[in-house]
Amino acid sequence: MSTTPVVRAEHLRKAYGSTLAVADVSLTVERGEIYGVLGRNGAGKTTTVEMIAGLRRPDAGTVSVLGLDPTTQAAALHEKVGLQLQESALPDRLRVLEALELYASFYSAPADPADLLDLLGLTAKRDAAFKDLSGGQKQRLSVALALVGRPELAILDELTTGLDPHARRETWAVVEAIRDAGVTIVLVTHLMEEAERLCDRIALIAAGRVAAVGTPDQIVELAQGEHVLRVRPDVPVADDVLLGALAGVPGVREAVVEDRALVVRGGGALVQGVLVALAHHDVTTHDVRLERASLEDAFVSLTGAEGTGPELATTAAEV
Ligand SMILES: Nc1ncnc2c1ncn2[C@@H]1O[C@H](COP(=O)(O)OP(=O)(O)OP(=O)(O)O)[C@@H](O)[C@H]1O
Repeated sequence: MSTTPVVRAEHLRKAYGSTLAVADVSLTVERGEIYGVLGRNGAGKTTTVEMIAGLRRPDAGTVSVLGLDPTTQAAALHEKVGLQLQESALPDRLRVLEALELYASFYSAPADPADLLDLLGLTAKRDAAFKDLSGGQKQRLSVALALVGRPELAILDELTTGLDPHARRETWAVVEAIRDAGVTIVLVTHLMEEAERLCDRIALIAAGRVAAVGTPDQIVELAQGEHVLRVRPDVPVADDVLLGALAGVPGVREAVVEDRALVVRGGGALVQGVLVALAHHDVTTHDVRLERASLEDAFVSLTGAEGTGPELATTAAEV
């Protein structure tokens, strides 16, 4: 990875009248990564990327994109940054290839439209009118249009909103193909599954601020900082014996007995420590499960619960 970041945003702030859309956002996007901007609706994601793209002027803070200032060097930036914004619409009758050729004419050294159609799986639709495309095909065309200027950075906003699961997966594969072609990607999403699947790193945005930055795994760790270990003894053991066995075991933060199983929360070498301690107390077990918090849990924990509370999806791993 290059040492010069593709995007460096520091303390961005933007208000619309009395609405503070972005209170304080700093982020750094490195070359070649898929960087997720994840948050609930209204968290300030779109406003943040619009400031990065030079579409909105920050009230405070600084942005540098590929070494350029988006507010004063917009034309130069336009040559290097591809934008796919929410709800992009084209004239109904414009055909797929025509749209690409039209957009290509705006650039001095555009990508070959035929190559882009191929990359995005739209070759068979090259003569189809925009209005006759499916939702997924429209989205893929909007991505193709964002790429036609051979950008170094592509900003993709809510790319898969409204798509069915199949079309969504196809679009994810396209995003990975674009990254593999050497384009750095900023991906705005409110879908945790999408962020987890695609992003190298994520900035979790809540109420106009960055709640956490890291790989999907790091964010989960940060929020949870722990695993949940569930051990069911082979024969019933008194609760106080089970809990007493854990005294002094490093990494244990909390332990309870639920339905005759010992449930331990903690970090570090939790599994080994607990199993060794139980063995010392003659407690044997063949039923051990280690559960990792999901990104969804992390999201709720870092941004605050909303509505009916989290669905505690956990991925269980046999150990
Ligand atoms: N042009 C605007 N004028 C006034 N308020 C706005 C404008 N654009 C956004 N807002 C408000 O600013 C806040 C942040 O909006 P923004 O679109 O940046 O969030 P977001 O995280 O991208 O959400 P969404 O996914 O719903 O677009 C919201 O409260 C929104 O209603």
